[in-house]
Amino acid sequence: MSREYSLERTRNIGIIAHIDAGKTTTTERILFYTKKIHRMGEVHEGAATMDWMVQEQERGITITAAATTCFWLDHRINIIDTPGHVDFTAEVERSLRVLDGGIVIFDAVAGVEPQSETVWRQANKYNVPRICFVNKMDRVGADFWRTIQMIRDRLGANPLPIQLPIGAESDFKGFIDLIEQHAVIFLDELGTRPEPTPIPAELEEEAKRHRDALIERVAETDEELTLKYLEGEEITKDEIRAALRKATIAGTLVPVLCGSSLRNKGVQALLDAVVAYLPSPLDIPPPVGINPNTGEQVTLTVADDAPFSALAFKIVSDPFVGRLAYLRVYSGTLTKGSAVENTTKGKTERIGRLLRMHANHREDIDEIRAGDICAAVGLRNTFTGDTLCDPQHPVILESISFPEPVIEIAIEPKTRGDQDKMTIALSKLAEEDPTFQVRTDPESGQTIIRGMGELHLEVIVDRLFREFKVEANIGRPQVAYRETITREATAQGRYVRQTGGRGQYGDVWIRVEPNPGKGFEFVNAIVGGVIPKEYIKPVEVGIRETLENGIIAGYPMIDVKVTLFDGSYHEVDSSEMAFKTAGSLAIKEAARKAGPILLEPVMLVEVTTSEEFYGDIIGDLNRRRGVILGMESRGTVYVVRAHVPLAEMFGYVNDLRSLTSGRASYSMQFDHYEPVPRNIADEIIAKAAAS
Ligand SMILES: Nc1nc2c(ncn2[C@@H]2O[C@H](COP(=O)(O)OP(=O)(O)OP(=O)(O)O)[C@@H](O)[C@H]2O)c(=O)[nH]1
Repeated sequence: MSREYSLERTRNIGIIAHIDAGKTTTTERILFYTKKIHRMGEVHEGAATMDWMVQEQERGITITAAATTCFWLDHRINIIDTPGHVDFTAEVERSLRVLDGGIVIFDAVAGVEPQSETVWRQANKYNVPRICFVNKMDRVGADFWRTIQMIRDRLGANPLPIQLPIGAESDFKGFIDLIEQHAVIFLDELGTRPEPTPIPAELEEEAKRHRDALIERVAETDEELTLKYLEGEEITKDEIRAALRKATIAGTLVPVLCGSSLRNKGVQALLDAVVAYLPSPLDIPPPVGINPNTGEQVTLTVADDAPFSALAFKIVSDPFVGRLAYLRVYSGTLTKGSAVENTTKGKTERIGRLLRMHANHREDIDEIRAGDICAAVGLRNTFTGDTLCDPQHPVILESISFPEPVIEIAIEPKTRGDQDKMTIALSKLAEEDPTFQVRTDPESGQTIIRGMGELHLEVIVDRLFREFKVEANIGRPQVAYRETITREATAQGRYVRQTGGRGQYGDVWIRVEPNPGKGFEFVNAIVGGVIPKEYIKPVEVGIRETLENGIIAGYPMIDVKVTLFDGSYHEVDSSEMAFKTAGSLAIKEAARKAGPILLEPVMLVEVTTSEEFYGDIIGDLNRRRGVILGMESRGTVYVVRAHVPLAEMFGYVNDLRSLTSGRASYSMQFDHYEPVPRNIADEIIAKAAAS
């Protein structure tokens, strides 16, 4: 079977944006114009096709990434939906990892918002080529040029407008295509694509100025064009497009378009730009993996007849088909019914069905080829970030990294039956979402769930109630603190029980040191066999488990380097168990001596307000132990940016509302960890000791 769309004609893209910038609306319009759906679902009516989960419809936000296929100008475009809310960073990370290119949507009034900055930085990390869409040009206060300036200043990018808006706010009519040199004016609200018209006379001069600038900046990126430009030769449209495509893929230029998705303006041109400027799977550097048997680097060949390899980027338990694993195929061809190797887990998996996902239906397919995206049914041991490949050509691709959760709540099932249901449900949910963690408090036996923010946990609890029918009492959200140490210390851990029969004997000496930003590290420095080899691992396990449960207040202790340097054993009485316990005793003692402290998550908070509330908001943030980073005016509103400990931000929605009579809004995201001030830390530790 030959392929329906060549690799050159394939695009794997994501639409990334700050919450409410219009991602869902734009996706809806794209699906409409590409003829996949026939009725436009408006977000505010809760009918949007991509937002299929009940919670998403109720909250009007997009939570789960759904991969959707559509067609434009004889190209296959796979769209991976990514959420705009930072509480769902895992979704963004996993999507960026498998995308080839992205559309970044901005609200023309708000411009670059903090979450756009986060996502932009994430996209930089994965070298994702981007085009920008300045949406909501019809809104009061819309400003195309201010948004472009913010893209330059805030994101450090090199934005290049390829369109010029005609009018703004309620007068927004369309745009001038600076490359084609024509105007596109949208006459009616829901029409088909309007025919281009000549550039209006009053805009001719401005259009010429911007076109000249565009040609100069595009020419600069290409040696041949630079020469032509300097010699005053004409540069053709095709040459501009080809050079701009190269520069976009290299990330040196970012084409910027404008429009209003809600008013059906500019979305077709955006699709044209996806095809013209965003890369095909062949345009990006071929993925590199490691052969798990030899440790050698393997560079994949992006072709149908190469050995098969794919990355699982999302696991969903679907009520109808069961466990779905979304796959990005990098090389080779995968057929339904075949056996593949999960090299990350070292297990063989059989592919049941292969599904191509559309916004509102799924299509069974027989095979999936290099560069494409699909969902597979029947994989039992595959999780987000795992590599699947041809068993004859083993390879492990780089996995996906996820941030640590910052917030937690206790959850108590009402009955024994609920307890059983809850255990199953939570493990399923944790399987779908790598930033969601479940643990049992070793002292109280309580179940604690951890996530990225209040909204994240709310959505999970909601699913627990509705989908899994668990009845439970939910505690108040609490900060997920961390513990760490501040200096070096050594300690002995001795576990000896020798009364009658076979005893227990484990004895270790360890040194601990702060290991900032590098997590847990274990070094075995035992020489001369003072501890036999088989007991080393149990020591490490004992230490690791004890750190997980915390030393001073029950929070995980992070960034500790442990060196095992001495100890002793007993010919008869030593056991793995005894050494594990000795390790645990040693780390408790060593960590206590090493100046242990509590760390708290500090958030980046951005409050948008009008001038009159400015002073009150700053005063209030100061009282919350906030550090004001800056203030600026954006159009008619003022924006205050501050670092504030998460512990001081609970209930901020309501406090801000009463402070400003509902005339301010804010966004918040995790920024970094900082030591908790002494007096507050003492309280937390005392409370933990009492519980
Ligand atoms: N005026 C105006 N409003 C728009 C436009 N596009 C979207 N909106 C509105 O903006 C709001 C947010 O749009 P969404 O499409 O849900 O935004 P989103 O980025 O998908 O938001 P999340 O799904 O929550 O991440 C909705 O009320 C839309 O109707 C536009 O071009 N102009």
